[in-house]
Amino acid sequence: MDSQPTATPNAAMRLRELAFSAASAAAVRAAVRLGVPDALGDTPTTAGELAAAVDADPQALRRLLRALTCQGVFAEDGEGRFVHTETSRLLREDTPRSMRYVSLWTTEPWTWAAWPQLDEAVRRGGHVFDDLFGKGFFEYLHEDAPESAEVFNRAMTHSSRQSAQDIAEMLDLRGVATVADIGGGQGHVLAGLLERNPELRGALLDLPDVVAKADPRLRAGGALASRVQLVGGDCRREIPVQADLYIIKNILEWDDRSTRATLRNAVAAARPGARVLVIENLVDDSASMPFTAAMDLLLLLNVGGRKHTADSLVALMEEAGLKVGDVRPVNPYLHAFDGVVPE
Ligand SMILES: C[S@@+](CC[C@H](N)C(=O)[O-])C[C@H]1O[C@@H](n2cnc3c(N)ncnc32)[C@H](O)[C@@H]1O
Repeated sequence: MDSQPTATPNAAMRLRELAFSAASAAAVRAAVRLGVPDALGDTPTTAGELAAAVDADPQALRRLLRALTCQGVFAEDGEGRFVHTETSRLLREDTPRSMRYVSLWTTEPWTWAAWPQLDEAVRRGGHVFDDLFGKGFFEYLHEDAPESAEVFNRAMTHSSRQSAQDIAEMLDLRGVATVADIGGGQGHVLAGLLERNPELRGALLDLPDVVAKADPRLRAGGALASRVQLVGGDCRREIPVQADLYIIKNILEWDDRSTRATLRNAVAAARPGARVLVIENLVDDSASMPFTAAMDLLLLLNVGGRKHTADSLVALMEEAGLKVGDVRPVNPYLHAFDGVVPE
């Protein structure tokens, strides 16, 4: 007799849903690309009215909305009309803490090509991106997928905007005259700090294409331009910037070799006593763990990278020669690691 317990219907259904979760991701992406969250305002609206507004087939849009409402994205009011939920509202472009570009970013076309290779990435313990696309991830993004690069930059900008305020509130800038944001994207965190601290000067280092599209406040003619140095470069090769405080936020997620090189370059550039503040999502932070663990796998696929535990990040910082002090939460999903270059 078979002594194995049979799976409960709940477990089987849970697994069905898990295995089918690509459909949920695709549905969120489709709604955003069609413009449904922006087309739906505060008035309950039928699928037919929404279909007319976004130029879609009414029956097919009804089906898309059904798939989303059962996940809590949009709701139906009982009379066949749709309304926003807190979740669907976050997909609007004009929502202050909009998740529109983050949702697009995590479902970009290259992700759908890479996920089926996850078993191979786990087997080899490294990325599969170069084999799939014939070049490195960021190279591909900037040379072959400008639309994806734009989505990436906007996703980073949106999440930076959200965290910029939290960082500005948390950071103690006593004794800091210059701050350098390494891999600082379009410079939202830096702009936030400069706006808040009129005496502060700053530098933004990122890849040349990214720096060229920096926040207009930082570029020539912008309100903060006179206090900013924009540096296009590769922080794995060199960090040619002098500062009292180096911020390295959501960068040390690639392969450990790149992380080691970046930290080493920061330590080489910095004067003794300068601070190196690393800010990351942690894979052992339980509140944001399902999201960070998923991002950890995406990083394995595309750049052979990873999200860190608190211990693994501290170990890499110490190996680079930093003295690591406080590790503090910045907000519910980010932690700051305070490093100092020894005197
Ligand atoms: C995940 S984003 C983080 C951006 C920003 N620090 C933030 O937290 O919003 C990674 C950034 O690293 C930049 N980057 C990638 N490779 C780089 C390199 N070799 N040197 C400098 N920046 C790089 C990307 O252009 C991108 O802006």
